[in-house]
Formats: sequence, C-alpha cells, structure tokens
Amino acid sequence: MAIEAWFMDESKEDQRLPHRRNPNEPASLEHLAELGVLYWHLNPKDYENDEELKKIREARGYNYMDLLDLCPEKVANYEEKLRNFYTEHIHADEEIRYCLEGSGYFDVRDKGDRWIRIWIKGGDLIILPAGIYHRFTLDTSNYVKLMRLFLGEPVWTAYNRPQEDHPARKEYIKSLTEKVGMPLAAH
Ligand SMILES: CSCCC(=O)C(=O)O
Ligand SMILES: [Fe+2]
Repeated sequence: MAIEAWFMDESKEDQRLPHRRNPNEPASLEHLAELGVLYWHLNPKDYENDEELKKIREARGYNYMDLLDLCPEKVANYEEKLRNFYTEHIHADEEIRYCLEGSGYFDVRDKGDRWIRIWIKGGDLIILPAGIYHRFTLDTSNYVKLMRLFLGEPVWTAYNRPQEDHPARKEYIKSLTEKVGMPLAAH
C-alpha cells in the first residue's frame, strides 16, 4: 500500500478538504524522494514490538520517541497548535512522523514552489528533510495519532517562511541542486 500525494489547487476553502486539482495531478513517491521526502509503510498495530520500526530507528539513530494524540481533550492550546502547524515553516532537523491512527495532510513545497499534499494514514511513516518548507493539517476525519521520532534531544522549533538565510534552508537548497545537477554536469 503506497501513500497518495497530489499537487494542490489554488482554492482558499477549508484546509481540511483534499484540495485536489481538476483533473487530479498526482505526485509520485519518486518525485517526493527527489525533494528528500522519505516514506515507509509499516504495521501500526503493536508498534511497540515492531521489528521493522526498530530497524529504521536504529539505522537512522532515532533514539527519542513520543506520541501526539491530536484531539482537543488531550492537547493544550489545540486550536493555536493547529494554526501553527499549518503556518509554512522549516526546521533545523528532520521532521519524522509515524501515523498510528487517523489521518492528515503534510504539505511540502516542490522545487517550483508548488504545494504537494501528502495524505498520511495509519502505518505511514514519513521523513521531511531539514530545511524543506512544509505545513500540516488534519483532514475531515479530524483526528490523528502520531509518533514523533528524533535523533538526540528533540527540538521542535519552527521557523516560519521566509527563511532563505537559515543554514538548514541553504543546506537543503544545496542538496537539491546537487541531486539534479550531478548527472547533467557529467555530460
Ligand atoms: C502534527 S505534526 C506536524 C506538524 C509540524 O510540521 C511540526 O510539528 O513541526
Ligand atoms: Fe514542522
């Protein structure tokens, strides 16, 4: 089972709606990988004993873990948090999220600054690279339970756009040009 992603329309309607273009314009996993976005599908049941998750955590050094149950009863300043999540930003580190239950949308900017909407559901683990512009919203199901992973002491600081001089942003832009630039330069 693969994740679904698509280019967003321009409408300013409710952020929780799918915002597909008409006709739908899918974005492939390969396209996401070119942006440095990584994806795995795991079995979210019994995640505490999942060997696959364990392997990914070990390989990438994700020693920190916590759970975010995104509902008004369990999250302080719920509305404010949701607003901040949907404000376009970057981080100095990777953002690693594993969806255990429910669903939601991660939006990431592509190289041409277009929004790609990634629909995550139970079992989807995604990694956004440091420095990529992104945001998050619940979908119309209004509920998600996420595992947050991190390498070392967690830092969740969001730097809202524009951040063109932020070292993580510069590093990210450099990594993009290296990825597409290398094969061309060889000709
Ligand atoms: C609800 S997790 C995703 C939101 C986000 O981008 C963040 O926490 O930085
Ligand atoms: Fe973020």
